[in-house]
Amino acid sequence: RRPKNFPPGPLNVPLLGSVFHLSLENPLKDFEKLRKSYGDVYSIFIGCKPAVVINGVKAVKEAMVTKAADFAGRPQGLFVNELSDGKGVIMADYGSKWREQRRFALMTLRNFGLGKNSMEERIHDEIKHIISTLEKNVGKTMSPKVMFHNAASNIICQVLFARRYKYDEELIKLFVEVFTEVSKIVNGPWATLYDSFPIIRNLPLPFQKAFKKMEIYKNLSRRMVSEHRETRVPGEPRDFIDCYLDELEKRVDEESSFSEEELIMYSLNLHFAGTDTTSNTLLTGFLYLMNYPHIQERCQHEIDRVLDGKDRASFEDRHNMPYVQAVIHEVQRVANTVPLSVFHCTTRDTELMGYSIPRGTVIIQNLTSVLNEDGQWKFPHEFNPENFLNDQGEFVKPEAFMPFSAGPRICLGEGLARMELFLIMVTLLRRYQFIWPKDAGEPDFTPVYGITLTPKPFSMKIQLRTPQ
Ligand code: HEM
Repeated sequence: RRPKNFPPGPLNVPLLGSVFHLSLENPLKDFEKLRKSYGDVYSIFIGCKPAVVINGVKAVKEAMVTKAADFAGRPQGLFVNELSDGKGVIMADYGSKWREQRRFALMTLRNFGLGKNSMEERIHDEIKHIISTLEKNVGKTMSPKVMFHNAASNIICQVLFARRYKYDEELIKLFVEVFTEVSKIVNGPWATLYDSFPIIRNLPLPFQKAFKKMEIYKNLSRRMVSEHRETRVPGEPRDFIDCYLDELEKRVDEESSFSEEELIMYSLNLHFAGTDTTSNTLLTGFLYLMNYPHIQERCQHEIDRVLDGKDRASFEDRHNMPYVQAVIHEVQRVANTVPLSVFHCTTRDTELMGYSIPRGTVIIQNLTSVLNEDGQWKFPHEFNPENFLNDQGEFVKPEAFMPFSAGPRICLGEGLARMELFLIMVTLLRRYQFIWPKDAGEPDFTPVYGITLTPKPFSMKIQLRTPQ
């Protein structure tokens, strides 16, 4: 039963919840249909548990920003929580542990140069490896998927473990495999069934694969932490793991949320969150730029002009590249990389758009509904950088641009992700022309659903260009 004054929604079938109203494979279209029937704030049932789906910029802002503390919790007891053993930052409930861990990560990322030169240096180092892969394929066609996943994974590895892996090493293949497979299971049909019917949780069903994959990563991460313990010099951190171990030592006598098991899950959280997101956004970017060659060319002209005489791009250059900025933001808008964000939960009895929502209700933030909302964008349903340009050709960011969500739980890696997207796209577009292969047929822009959206596999033809 829906509580009194709860948001409306489709009929709830006892025990089964709303499974008949939502495609288990990809519910995004169904969410859109339900919005048309019930409005911006409606409810569904995950098994017996009511969940509220929030759509459109107005409702999302009211919840995530105006009533931030009420909506910043994370649901507990779902498939994703079990996967992370109740540890790490992503699924930590709103409270002192989450605050302490999040503050630590933001500070550490800052100390490692986020927004300053050293993070740029790390990204440029990785770009050299992307370039050497592309260089072998000049004049040919290649699938960019593995390359971008490897690059994004390596950039986070540099931050976490102060090391990168060669693109053909077994370990990097394993990392990427774990992340890409788990990201499809987490929001997939079996995870929904796991959340809806607790009785099936111990059965040998396909969701067990995700637990096995996570165990593989945890063991690797455990090994990495013990190697760091053996080789570290206290007070002289080389990377995130060392910083965390320093902090752990400082807090040894206190009751604190810092522990080695937390660290293992934390590194998994950052590695996972930073790999599949950035790489799928890059893939979407190149898929669109090949199919909109005039947009690719206009970016290249702006890049040539601004970088004239410079050996490489710096993140600061974005201020002189309004068109490139607009294109990258438009790529993020259409990529819609994390379509339903990460589920939130109410921390107290609260209200939204006139409805009453009790404490502990699962909140599904439909970012898709914001990123293509009619009335918020000049061209909500097409790929068009004009969405981010004003009449003077200056870059502007509409308030509905929320691929990283909003409020206190906003993506912790936003700064890093934006720097990666800019430096990688600018460097590659300056050096190469990316061409949709003649024999590739019509492009299919429909992504594959999961906690992240992934473009369907495609190839690109690489041609060297001379900057003009
Ligand atoms: C284009 C790339 C990225 C996109 C689109 C993206 C998007 C998101 C979204 C939508 C959320 C959920 C926010 C919420 O619950 O309201 C999130 C959370 C998070 N992201 Fe990202 N992300 C990206 C890259 C990264 C990177 C590179 C890192 C790693 C440094 C990262 C780390 C995290 C973490 C740790 C959280 C959980 C924050 C918390 O619960 O407090 N993300 N991200």
